[in-house]
Formats: sequence, C-alpha cells, structure tokens
Amino acid sequence: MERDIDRVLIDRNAIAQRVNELAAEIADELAAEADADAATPLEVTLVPILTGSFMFVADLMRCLPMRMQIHMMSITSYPGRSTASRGASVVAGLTRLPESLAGLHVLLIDDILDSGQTLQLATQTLRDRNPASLRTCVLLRKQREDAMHTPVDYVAFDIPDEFVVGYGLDFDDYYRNLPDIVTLKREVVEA
Ligand SMILES: O=P(O)(O)OC[C@H]1O[C@H](OP(=O)(O)OP(=O)(O)O)[C@H](O)[C@@H]1O
Ligand SMILES: Nc1nc2[nH]cnc2c(=O)[nH]1
Repeated sequence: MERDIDRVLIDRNAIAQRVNELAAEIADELAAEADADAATPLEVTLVPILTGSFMFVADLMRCLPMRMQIHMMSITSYPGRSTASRGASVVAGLTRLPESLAGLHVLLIDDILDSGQTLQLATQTLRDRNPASLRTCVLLRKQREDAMHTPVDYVAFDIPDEFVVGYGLDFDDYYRNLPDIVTLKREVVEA
C-alpha cells in the first residue's frame, strides 16, 4: 500500500489539528444559535455521507461537546475505479433518515467536495425533510470551478484538483485506512 503513494498532501497531524479547530468553530456557532433561542437546549443532528466521511466524522464528533444524534446517508457517484463522477444517487438500503427533521439542527458532513453533485443531492434530500437549520461541512474541497461554486458552510482544507485517497477516501474501495491524505502513483490509477 505504501509503495502506491505518490505524495502526501496533508499529513495526520495537520488533519488532527484542523479537525479540532473546525469543531471549535462549529460548536461556537451552534452555541450562539442556542443562546439566541433560550428555549432550545444545544443539540445537533449529524448526517454523515457514507462511506468516505466515516473517519472524519469519528474524529469530528468527539470534538463536539454537545448532545447529538447521528443518522447515516449513503450516496455513491464514483463506483469501483472511477476517478470522475458518474452522477450521484442515494443508496436507499444504507440510508436511515427520519421522515421529518422538523425542529432539528442538522450538520451534513462529507469527506470531499469535487463536482458538487453529492452535496447538492444530500442538501436537497435533507431540506425536503424541513430541518430547523442545515449546515454543511466537508474535510476537503477541490480547487475547481464546480466545487468552489457549490455553497458549503465549513471547509477544513482546499486542495489541488487531483484524485486523493486516505483518511476514509478510497480508490476501488482500497486505501481508506491510510492515515494521511495522499495521491497515488499514476501507474496505480491507470493500471
Ligand atoms: O462532489 P462529488 O463529485 O459528488 O464527489 C464527492 C463524493 O465522492 C465520494 O463518494 P463516492 O461516490 O466515491 O462514494 P464513497 O463515499 O462510498 O467512496 C466522496 O465520498 C463524496 O461523497
Ligand atoms: N477517493 C476520492 N473520492 C473522490 N470523490 C470525488 N473526488 C474524489 C477524490 O479525489 N478521491
């Protein structure tokens, strides 16, 4: 696995530090909202997009010191060895959302914002369930036009427009367990 890596873009220490910072920012904003409406105790509903966000969410949620629920959503658009979007679709069997999100403050979390199709589909699916508020958060955003023009509230890192793996992100379902965000050698992706 190590020998397939071309270069490390973001190492595990930088990820850990930034995840902590981002969690503090999110917690402050949620607390300010709860203060503004004293009748509402501070509580958030996390909606991670499977599969790629699992590691990010596991780290982020442990830095968020408030009551929370978590409801998973699965969306796929890069099946198998794809490195370009084939169009986002919800995987119904792996998505467990309440019929209504009324009264809930929702934080949608994904690992990467690339073409923007996944975030747009997820956002619309959640809006249809009428949450009290909806915030969006991604670990990585690619510096390409589609991504930069997709509305998102929190971004941990802007990265170059290259295919990356590690820290939950896969190629052909492998490499998710790499602790750093890396690029792969060209011969691995093109084999
Ligand atoms: O902005 P987009 O172009 O839509 O790309 C972003 C999505 O692509 C990946 O999902 P993938 O389809 O690979 O599913 P996975 O999370 O199960 O690996 C990633 O996890 C994001 O959800
Ligand atoms: N693993 C991975 N999945 C993606 N989905 C959208 N962009 C990417 C990427 O760069 N890497």
